[in-house]
Amino acid sequence: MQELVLATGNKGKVVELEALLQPFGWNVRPQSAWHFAEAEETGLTFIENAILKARHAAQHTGLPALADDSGLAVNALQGAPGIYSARYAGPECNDQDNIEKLLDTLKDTAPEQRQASFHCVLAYLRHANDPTPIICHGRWDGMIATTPQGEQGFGYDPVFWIPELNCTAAQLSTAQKQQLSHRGQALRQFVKQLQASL
Ligand SMILES: O=P(O)(O)OP(=O)(O)OP(=O)(O)OC[C@H]1O[C@@H](n2cnc3c(O)ncnc32)[C@H](O)[C@@H]1O
Ligand SMILES: [Mg+2]
Repeated sequence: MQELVLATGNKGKVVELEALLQPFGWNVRPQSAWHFAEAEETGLTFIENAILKARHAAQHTGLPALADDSGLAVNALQGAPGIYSARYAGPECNDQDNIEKLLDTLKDTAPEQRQASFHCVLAYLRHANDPTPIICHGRWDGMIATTPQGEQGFGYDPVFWIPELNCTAAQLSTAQKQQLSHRGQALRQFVKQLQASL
């Protein structure tokens, strides 16, 4: 059976990635099953950070590792918070603090100027020194709402407005979000590439 460590400390990502990988019958284990410190995200791109996180987990577990580096890019903010999405409101901040900072930063931005996109880069390393990682990038376009709505998902989902559905990402079920999301898209590409490389 294909064994895989999920190189993330984010419980929301673990729920989504496990659901997406479930049909493939792999033995997927979150890195919290081990007790090593999280990787430092010192890269300047999603790709660099995803590779750093996957390599770190592969080194500590001896298993193939799949990492997800993701975030929100707001057009009116030249792509911020981008790779800093998790720490936008400071190093110890939570999702609520990040949302408040984002809404405050955009308080004078007109509704039609609030375009944004979620990005997810997945990096899969077969082992810590794998020179040919599989890298996949998914993108999901939407708008930033003026007030949070919905209880599902995590992170910026309550303010990520999907114009086609007239709701936020936090008003979708996990299954609905997977159909559309940056993470769902990246994971479907990953599964195809992994199967082609076996
Ligand atoms: O680094 P790991 O351990 O994986 O966990 P993290 O939460 O720090 O993850 P990132 O460094 O990749 O930062 C991504 C942030 O972007 C946001 N984000 C990513 N995907 C999202 C999604 O599907 N819905 C809402 N917010 C998301 C959310 O705030 C995340 O904390
Ligand atoms: Mg992180």
